[in-house]
Amino acid sequence: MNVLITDGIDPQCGQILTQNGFTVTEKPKISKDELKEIIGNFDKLIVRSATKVTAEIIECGTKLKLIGRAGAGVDNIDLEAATRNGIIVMNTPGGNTVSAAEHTCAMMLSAARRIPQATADLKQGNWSKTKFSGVELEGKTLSVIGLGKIGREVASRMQAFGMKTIAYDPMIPDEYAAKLNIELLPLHENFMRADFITIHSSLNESTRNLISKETLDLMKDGVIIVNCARGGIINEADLAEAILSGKVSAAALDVFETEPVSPDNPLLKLDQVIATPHIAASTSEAQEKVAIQIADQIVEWKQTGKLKGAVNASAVELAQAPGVRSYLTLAEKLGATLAQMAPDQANKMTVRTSGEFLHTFNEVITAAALKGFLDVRQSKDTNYINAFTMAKECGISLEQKFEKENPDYTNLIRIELENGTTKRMIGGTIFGEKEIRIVMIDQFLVEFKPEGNIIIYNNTDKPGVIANVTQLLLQHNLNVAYVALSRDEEKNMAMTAIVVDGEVTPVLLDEVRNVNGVDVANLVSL
Ligand SMILES: NC(=O)c1ccc[n+]([C@@H]2O[C@H](COP(=O)([O-])OP(=O)(O)OC[C@H]3O[C@@H](n4cnc5c(N)ncnc54)[C@H](O)[C@@H]3O)[C@@H](O)[C@H]2O)c1
Ligand SMILES: O=C(O)[C@H](O)COP(=O)(O)O
Repeated sequence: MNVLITDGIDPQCGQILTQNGFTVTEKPKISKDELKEIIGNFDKLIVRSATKVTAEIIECGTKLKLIGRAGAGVDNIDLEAATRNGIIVMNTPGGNTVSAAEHTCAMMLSAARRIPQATADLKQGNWSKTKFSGVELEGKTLSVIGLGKIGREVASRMQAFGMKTIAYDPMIPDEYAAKLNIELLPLHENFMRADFITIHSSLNESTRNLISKETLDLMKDGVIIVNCARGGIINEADLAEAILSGKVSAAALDVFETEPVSPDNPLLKLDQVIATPHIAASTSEAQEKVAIQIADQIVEWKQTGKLKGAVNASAVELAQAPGVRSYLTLAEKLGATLAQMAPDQANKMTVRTSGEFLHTFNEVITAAALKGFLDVRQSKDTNYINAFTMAKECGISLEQKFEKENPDYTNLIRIELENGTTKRMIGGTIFGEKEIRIVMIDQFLVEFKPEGNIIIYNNTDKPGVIANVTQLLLQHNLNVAYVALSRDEEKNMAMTAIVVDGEVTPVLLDEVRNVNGVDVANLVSL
């Protein structure tokens, strides 16, 4: 319930959180060192883009459960470190879209008509009517790189100026773009055909240095480039060179590789460059919206468990769907059972789900199976956010398989674990709404509730084994609560799961292992 808010976030964020029982500390201009020192006291951190939430800060945030971004870009947050530590990262999609789009349009118009330069010149007492001749937008081709929320808003506004809009976005289907009157083209064609280029993608490995000497060379002479997305997408040294050579006639930049940008940055020395200090989202409307949105999302998460705006927790979001809870408990129990039965040094887990209902939930079921498994096998806290990273760190590769239907069960989850030489499998289902049952172990069909202390053993199928095992239980004064028996089709091997009331000591387990005919015996405690 302890929230730290850094950066200049609208006060309504803190007010909403306080009204809902959170203890809020606001430190708008916190230094890296102070943040490192105090972050350990907070379980939630809310930032804009100024605070760099590095892996080092995250490691110091030992109580952190959530990092909220009042805005869109999360590139100032080390997502990998947050995910590894099981911390939810959430942003506020859409909250500042209109402001960022309007700023982009303003920058494009300003660059085309050289408005900032003309203003500065006029204020110096000049009246230079011929010096500030510009270009029209009408009839020109605008390329939108990244046709997400902001890209689309910019395109529709610039269409009103009579611009032809083309775009590149690997995630957007042609038909969708066509409905917006935008032609999707390969990246190089965008560069070759555009008179204006505006960047609206996120900063990721595919977009870092997207505008560089190589791509600038493809562009039309005199192209105008606008970047209100992220620094780092444009290689600044290459852009400066292209401006000096005349290839690029103007650039309008709101974002920079390093922020705050150094006054010595060569781009700021060029008359053809107009620039703003990362203010595309700085309107009262956008700042109110993102502040209220992030606070509401956190309150809703606390009050109802519903997660909105999370960027690294799709499994957590899926876990809230109606009807899935029992399957997650089942998957966790299957994972925990397997962890106590399967060989050490397991290096591969296969999660198979069957049945229409489970199809959508493959990912979260796998996360649950991993959580169950890892909670037994290692000491670090595992949750649905970090389960995949933890598995990777433990050297476990994952395979997820889905089959539409199973002849015997409407919905079935099976988990296999192997270490190269040995493979073990366990399967379970839900009867009715929430009756959890284990229904198969390796080649044996069984049926028992995964609860309490269970001795599970394989033996050669011959008389006397079960009698000898129950005799041992009697000697240890242990009551049998339930027995599930099964044998393979060839009648060679049998499998027994005995649920007992009370503790099973290592001595008893060893004695079971020594019973004539018993092959493998494990104690599973759930
Ligand atoms: N300057 C500011 O103040 C300000 C304000 C808001 C957002 N932003 C930035 O603007 C950008 C867009 O924000 P949004 O809210 O529209 O996000 P969004 O997620 O809605 O859109 C981003 C789009 O980029 C696309 N994309 C990803 N990789 C790509 C690639 N290699 N090439 C082309 N497109 C690619 C995605 O498919 C997506 O459609 C982000 O970088 C965000 O951080 C800046
Ligand atoms: O990604 C964003 O939302 C923008 O870059 C805005 O950043 P800011 O909140 O630091 O203005």
